[in-house]
Amino acid sequence: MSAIRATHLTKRYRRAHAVDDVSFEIQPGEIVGFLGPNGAGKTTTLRMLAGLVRPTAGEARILGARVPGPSLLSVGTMIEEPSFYPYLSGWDNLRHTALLHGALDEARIREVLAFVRLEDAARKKLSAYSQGMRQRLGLARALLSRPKVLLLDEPTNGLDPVGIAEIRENLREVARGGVTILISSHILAEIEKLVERVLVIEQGKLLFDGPLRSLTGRLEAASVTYVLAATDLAALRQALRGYGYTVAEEAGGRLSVQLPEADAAGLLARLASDGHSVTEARRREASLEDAYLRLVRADQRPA
Ligand SMILES: Nc1ncnc2c1ncn2[C@@H]1O[C@H](COP(=O)(O)OP(=O)(O)OP(=O)(O)O)[C@@H](O)[C@H]1O
Repeated sequence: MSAIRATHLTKRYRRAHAVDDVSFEIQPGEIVGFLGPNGAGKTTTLRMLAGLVRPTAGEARILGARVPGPSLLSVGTMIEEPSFYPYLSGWDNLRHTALLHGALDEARIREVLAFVRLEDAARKKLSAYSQGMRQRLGLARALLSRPKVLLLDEPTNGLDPVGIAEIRENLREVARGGVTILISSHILAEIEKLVERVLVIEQGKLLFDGPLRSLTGRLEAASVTYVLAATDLAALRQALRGYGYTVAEEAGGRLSVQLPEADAAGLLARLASDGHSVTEARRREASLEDAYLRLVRADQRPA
């Protein structure tokens, strides 16, 4: 039985498709990244999985049961900015959530607050919390009822690198406990270090579902970046442009070009035969940012 299953999930607002025939399946214990630019349909998909929005067509299932339904009791969510009562403390906000769920367990509140390192701020009013503290409290709230499935919409939005690393560490730990996590982001570097599988959505359509490595690999195979330096940089720049490459300036007096992997040896040979003394030629790994943007763009091109 899959932990999360979307089957032909579709949401139309008036005539626009926010989510268009999206199907995927996530197994228990997986952490999956949900990538896409702003407006791609991530939030709407997560809302449908969490039973907050009714699909126009298709269905969502959590732990085998159709959404909405009792399996939602096993779901923790953090969808968009978590909202809290500003005049209550972190502790009282969580206490309120627990009371609403009819399961007040103060030991558990203490446990989740400690887990996101908010014990010391537990008695402070929310209005005094930083954005990072709010995000961490949002995660604590999502974990309160010991969910088996976590649906997280951009949980690191607006955090500094330290805050991002902290949330990432928290999520790794949650996943080690066997919780299934679907986490959306448009900030790719964050997902890159957390997940092994990604779903890429653009304009409501699922463009990619597979291992992160294959997403980056697929694009690397088509085109890689070479960073070059030469004793005469101006001449190198002119030559590369003359060969038809788009040249980008790099730090430290270097230039970079993108080209198919198979052409790299030929380029270096041509530069040498044209009398350029290349002092450095380095292949740069495609970052997830490059990979995913190129994938999206390639798929947008008319056939
Ligand atoms: N309630 C709504 N009414 C009308 N259109 C909506 C509604 N909610 C979302 N949309 C539209 O659906 C599309 C997908 O939005 P969605 O919020 O799911 O994208 P997203 O990938 O989560 O983007 P972001 O990262 O900006 O939140 C957008 O074009 C959006 O304007």
